[in-house]
Amino acid sequence: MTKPYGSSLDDHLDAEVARDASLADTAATIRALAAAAIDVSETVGRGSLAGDLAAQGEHNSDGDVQKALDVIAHKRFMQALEEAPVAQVASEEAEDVVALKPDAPLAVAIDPLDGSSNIGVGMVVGTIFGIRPVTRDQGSDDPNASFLTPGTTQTAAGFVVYGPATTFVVTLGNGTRIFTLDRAAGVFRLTHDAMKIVPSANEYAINASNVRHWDGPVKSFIEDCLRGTEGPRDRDFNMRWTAALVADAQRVLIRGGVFLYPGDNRKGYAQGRLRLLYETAPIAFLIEQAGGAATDGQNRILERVAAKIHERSPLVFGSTEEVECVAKYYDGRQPSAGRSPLFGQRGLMRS
Ligand SMILES: O=P(O)(O)OC[C@H]1O[C@](O)(COP(=O)(O)O)[C@@H](O)[C@@H]1O
Ligand SMILES: [Mg+2]
Ligand SMILES: [Mg+2]
Repeated sequence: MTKPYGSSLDDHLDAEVARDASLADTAATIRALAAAAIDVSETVGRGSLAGDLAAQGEHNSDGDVQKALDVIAHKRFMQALEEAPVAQVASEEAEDVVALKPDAPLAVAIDPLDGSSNIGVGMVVGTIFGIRPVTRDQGSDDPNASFLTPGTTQTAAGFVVYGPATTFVVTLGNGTRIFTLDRAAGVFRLTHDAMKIVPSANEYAINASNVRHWDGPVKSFIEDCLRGTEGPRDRDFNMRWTAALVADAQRVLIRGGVFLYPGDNRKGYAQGRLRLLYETAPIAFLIEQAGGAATDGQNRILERVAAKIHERSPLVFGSTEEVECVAKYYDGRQPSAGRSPLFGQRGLMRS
């Protein structure tokens, strides 16, 4: 249900804390992140007037070249988290976990700037975060321990889209909501309440330039979508790929469909490109809270446990029936993909 010009993000966080007092620290952390997001939004909105935001610097934890805006966003969000009840941060832009307040209760995983390849061409970018309790195992001195837990331990997750509008999408485990920045007031206002992803939709998102690197199930699933009414899916599909996970996730939340970033045969891509802690687990929490599903192709993302903080994971999410359909291609229950002789012999992508 859409409620234009609704209550503010602050009002919503107050209501969540009234519902469950144990969320007070989580809510305080979200307030700090939202304030930083407004600042980053202003920088993004100035585009080239803010300088060369795509200027290349060092390599980050994953081997990607950091751009100026990656570093600006990382610094601004770290500054915000220093003021919040946060003990540890795992950021895409920091090799190791950053220790903040030693006795604070929360650990935050963050992708300060998602969609980095869009910086410099004026396209949409964002921020993704997941909040968990700190793990203080007696006898364990592993600084990563708080992050090496299933995504089900997240107390909240969210993302920001810096697009034509700046939106703050958040869940504290009680539904997923979109707040849109009222720039004049400097306030995020509720625009999409308690979202419900439609169970089925005729739209998919995948970087199709990787087709030759995909494994059989992904190739077959996409090929059958491409066959449209002439294939076993028996309906036509549309395709979208924004190169920013946040923008694709917002579209799926609003009008459904399915997003795939599978593992593939490229060197280093066996687990795809997206990182479990600060990309796939937060998105999975938001999608499930909106009635959708999120898997690595077959298994629920929220049950995956990272072995290291920058671990990657394949990601399939969106409308439940579409995500389930992808799983069928993995376990051999797909809708007769090879049924038609024409299909088998002249498959668009079969080798
Ligand atoms: O360039 P590719 O392979 O299409 O990957 C695009 C994906 O990579 C990402 O940009 C990864 O995020 P970062 O920009 O934070 O590294 C996603 O937002 C997006 O879905
Ligand atoms: Mg990212
Ligand atoms: Mg990033």
